[in-house]
Amino acid sequence: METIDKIKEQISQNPVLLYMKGSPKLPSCGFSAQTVQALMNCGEQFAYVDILQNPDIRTELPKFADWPTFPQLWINGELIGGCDIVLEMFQQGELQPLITEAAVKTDSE
Ligand SMILES: N[C@@H](CCC(=O)N[C@@H](CS)C(=O)NCC(=O)O)C(=O)O
Ligand code: FES
Repeated sequence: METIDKIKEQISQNPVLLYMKGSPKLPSCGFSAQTVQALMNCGEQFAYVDILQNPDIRTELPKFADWPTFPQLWINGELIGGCDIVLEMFQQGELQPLITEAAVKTDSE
């Protein structure tokens, strides 16, 4: 499958999706680690893609997303942002409701 189609499929099939370096259990970068921490604090499941294991996605996603770096958090098919934005939203109490709402949608499907 073309990389761009793979990306589109991942984004459409996973309501909460984190593109990151490493895995939630073993993040390979502090930015990814901090973002995972904020997401875990929201208490819902989330999907992830390790871009270090997927160099094609690492190359193509920044162009598609118009966002140059990782991590990237996608919720309901939309790019929310990277580490700075996710942490800021979490601290403002704005991340939790977004995540919970996305998770509720998944449960009722
Ligand atoms: N300020 C950024 C920090 C993330 C960042 O700078 N990521 C870099 C280093 S991990 C990156 O993804 N570079 C491109 C690459 O490694 O492919 C954020 O809020 O997410
Ligand atoms: S891997 Fe070096 S800053 Fe993320």
